[in-house]
Amino acid sequence: MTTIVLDDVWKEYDDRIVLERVNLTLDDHEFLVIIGPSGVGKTTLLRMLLSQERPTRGRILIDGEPIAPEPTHDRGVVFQRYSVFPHLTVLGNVMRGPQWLASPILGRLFGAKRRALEEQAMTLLTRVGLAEHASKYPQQLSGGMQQRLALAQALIMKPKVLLLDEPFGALDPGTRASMHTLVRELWEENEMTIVMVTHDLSEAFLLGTRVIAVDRPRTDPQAPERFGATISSDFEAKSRIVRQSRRFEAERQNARLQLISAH
Ligand SMILES: Nc1ncnc2c1ncn2[C@@H]1O[C@H](COP(=O)(O)OP(=O)(O)OP(=O)(O)O)[C@@H](O)[C@H]1O
Repeated sequence: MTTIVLDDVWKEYDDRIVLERVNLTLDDHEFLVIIGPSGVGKTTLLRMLLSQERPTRGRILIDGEPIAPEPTHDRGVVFQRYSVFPHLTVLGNVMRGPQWLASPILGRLFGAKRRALEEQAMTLLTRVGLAEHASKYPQQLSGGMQQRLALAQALIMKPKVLLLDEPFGALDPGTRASMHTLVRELWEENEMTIVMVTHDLSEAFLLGTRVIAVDRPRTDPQAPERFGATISSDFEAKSRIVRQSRRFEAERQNARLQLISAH
């Protein structure tokens, strides 16, 4: 069970308000997609959920507790690029996180523990279709394969929350489509909440159980930094049965059309 609450969250850099009055309650096992214009604060929101940034006002609660002040292993992240370590093999990349967690000084496990971890990592690599590439280095992989590796690297830590920042943005359409299927399946198989940022509206509505748009409701041409962005549209989460029903599909289509015309 993982619930996330953003309670009147603001983010300011000096005099500049980037985000203001962000209120959001996320149920367990949600797939939230954040959309919005460039520079509006989507990544900043994601970085606050990762504790790479702190709200300047308001609070973020995970399972009712204030979010940890530093990044923790139960919150994984995949960026558009460069999430993997170039000097480690595919298998080494997947084993790295658990090894550092179990052995913070050496960053290495030995004997039976290492073998057990290797087995676990290979199972995950098989799941993302990279088992036969386990001994290669990331630069020997295509962009899509590197993103599958980044997913495996995040998933081995069994995150409660997986944050995805435009993870498919650099991929060609065919690879993107196969990544959509994979990430949706991985989300269904694992007990985790996903929060994803994308610029692609069709991707947002295809993958998300809930889609929010972030935008600036007020602007002051004399002082563009005076007002921040907030949640401007919110398509509520639906239970899986309702989600699969025809009625919901029709509503979703309508909502999508409204959103497209609003942007
Ligand atoms: N550390 C920082 N110091 C000052 N300003 C920052 C900092 N980090 C982000 N910003 C500003 O906050 C605003 C929001 O940035 P952010 O990257 O969150 O936007 P975004 O919606 O993810 O944009 P994009 O879609 O282009 O990736 C930007 O104007 C950016 O310049």
